[in-house]
Amino acid sequence: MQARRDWIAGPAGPVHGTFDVPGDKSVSHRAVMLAGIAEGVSHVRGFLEGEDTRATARIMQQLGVRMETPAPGQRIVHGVGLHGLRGSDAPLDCGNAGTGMRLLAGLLAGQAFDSTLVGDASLSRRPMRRVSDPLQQMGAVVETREGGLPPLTLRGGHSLHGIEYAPPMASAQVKSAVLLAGLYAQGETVVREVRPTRDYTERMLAAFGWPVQMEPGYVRLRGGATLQGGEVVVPGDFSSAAFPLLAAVITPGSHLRLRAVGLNPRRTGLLEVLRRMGADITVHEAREEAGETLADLEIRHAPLRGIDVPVEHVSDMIDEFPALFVAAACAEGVTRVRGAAELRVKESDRIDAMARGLRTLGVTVEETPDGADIVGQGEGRFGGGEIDSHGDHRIAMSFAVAASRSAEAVHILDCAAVDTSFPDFVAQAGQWGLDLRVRETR
Ligand SMILES: O=C(O)C1=C[C@@H](OP(=O)(O)O)[C@@H](O)[C@H](O)C1
Ligand SMILES: C=C(OP(=O)(O)O)C(=O)O
Repeated sequence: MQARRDWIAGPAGPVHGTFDVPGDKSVSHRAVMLAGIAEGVSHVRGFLEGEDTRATARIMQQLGVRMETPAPGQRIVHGVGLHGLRGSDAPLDCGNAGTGMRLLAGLLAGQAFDSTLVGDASLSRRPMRRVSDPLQQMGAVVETREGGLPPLTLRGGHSLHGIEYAPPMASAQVKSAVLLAGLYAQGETVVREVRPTRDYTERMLAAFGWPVQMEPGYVRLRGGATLQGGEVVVPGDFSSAAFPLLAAVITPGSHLRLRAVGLNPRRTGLLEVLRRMGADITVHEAREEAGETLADLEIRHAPLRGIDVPVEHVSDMIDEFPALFVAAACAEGVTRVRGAAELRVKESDRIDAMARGLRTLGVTVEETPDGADIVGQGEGRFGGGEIDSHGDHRIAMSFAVAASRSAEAVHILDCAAVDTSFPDFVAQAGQWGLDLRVRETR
């Protein structure tokens, strides 16, 4: 049996110093996919060496794309062109990655060969009808397990046609799946969104030379053009930066600087919300690199107050709610989250996992179907106890940071999934000033 990795997180003092964060997961997935079907050679720098993005790189190799790793965080991708992928008899293993599976479904829907996408236990519970429905409307033949769950089989040799699609939920993964299928479709593919979501797919397509028309919440492209490989510079992942940022926000005496963090406006909802709560965060040296805004973030501890999180920020901070719940628990007054039902279908049910974990630490949390009310306890300390991360990287990292404000040790179970997005988390957390130890159990 494989060892299970738990963490023991202790109370900690202020966090200090200047740090880099890992490469952006969303951009890394897209970089190896698009470079793989581009013409010519692409150089990807800042690639996230996490399990999710490595799984995507491995799948592109399995489909016939040659890839070199001259150094960690770099990939040289020898593109095979739009129609150069080769089918694989073996299943394509996306691991824990919803992004990998849903985007690859779009990319593979219009190929001449069959593909089967599989995932781990967590991914195998996540809904795939949100991509199989629009892909079928485009003419693809997609099979799922009962209930619209993975594995996902895409039958080859069916020609696709463009559609105009309005996803029923705010989802960059659904938008991206439809757009990637649209590359292989006859005619025009249009995606209209109720709320704009991260726009990396459309921007990277344009950067690789594919004609794309975009406005916030609206993307239009036609099939049959070509992609030209080039340089991709991956920014630091704001969602990973959220954890040291949270540690500095909630721990008295902290003063931290995070370098070269990607500040795509569709990702930084947490910054707006924490500032409204009273957090002291300054953006320095904002600069454009390869079409993305990067900046250094300087964070000092300041007392927080509870707020009603504006619904329009929800999709711009969709992966940051576990961190926000911890900040809310450290605020004076109640924080209300609504309009965030998507959290229930991430790597775990993140509303339930955070509510249970915070209650273990002595915090009052009321769940609603699409959010929660978190009763903050101001500058007081949490209790200790045992918390199940449900194998969800963001739940594990949020409680590792929360423990810095506890009075006793917090045991966090099942933390190995942190390798999907932040493989060096334990070592880095020690450098920030957290007290975090690993315990392998059988
Ligand atoms: O497109 C992407 O890279 C992502 C989109 C979001 O998912 P949804 O599209 O399901 O909201 C996010 O939660 C995920 O971590 C990454
Ligand atoms: C939801 C996430 O990722 P994915 O959907 O790719 O599994 C995440 O990283 O928080």
